[in-house]
Amino acid sequence: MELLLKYFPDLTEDQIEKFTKLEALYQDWNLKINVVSRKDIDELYLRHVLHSLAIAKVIQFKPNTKIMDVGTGGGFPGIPLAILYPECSFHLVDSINKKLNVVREVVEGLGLENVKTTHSRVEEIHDTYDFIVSRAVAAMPTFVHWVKGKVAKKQNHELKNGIVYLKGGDLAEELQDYPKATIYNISDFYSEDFFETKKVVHLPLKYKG
Ligand SMILES: C[S@@+](CC[C@H](N)C(=O)[O-])C[C@H]1O[C@@H](n2cnc3c(N)ncnc32)[C@H](O)[C@@H]1O
Repeated sequence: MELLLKYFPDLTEDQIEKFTKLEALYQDWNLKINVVSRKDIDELYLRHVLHSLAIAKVIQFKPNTKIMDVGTGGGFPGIPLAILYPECSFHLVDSINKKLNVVREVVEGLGLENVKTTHSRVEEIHDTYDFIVSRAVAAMPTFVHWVKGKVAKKQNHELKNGIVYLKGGDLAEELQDYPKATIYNISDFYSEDFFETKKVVHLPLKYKG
């Protein structure tokens, strides 16, 4: 929790309680259904929670923002963001139901009312969102193809509606066809070694484009 408060000092009591509860919930569910690797669960706050929240260092979602987390797996980045932004709605989608079962248990255990889960490939989702977040799911060209037409037209943020993706390493080649992409180094926000090569990529997407 200290780690989170170091970078998010304004958390409310309710948010602190939820973030604290997360560890026990994941530990418990991970024993039954292995969704997070052993090493990662020991460093849940660093590798999953803080990493997910790097998106919040790039964009502060306004109330009522509609966000989809594609390929959420065990709930990242969707769950930590849903705790941080209780007034926004989050749709967590994954093609593997087993993982979503853990997410559902965590959502219930925390009493998170702003999270909806759907077992589906994202290609089959037909709705629009202000932002589509993700981590470790597909290379950008595939991902863009999947989410085309799922971005809402009305802009409410300084950062244009579109994709906000957590990525690692050298992205020059992967992003060469996306001149509008902006890369943010997470190491500019967090000092831990784990984040040295990690980035947040923002790619604006046109409505129905
Ligand atoms: C490596 S895991 C990442 C999970 C999570 N985002 C994280 O960072 O911990 C990739 C996830 O994407 C999901 N996935 C892959 N292709 C998908 C698709 N087309 N639609 C929905 N989910 C997909 C997989 O089922 C898997 O849970």
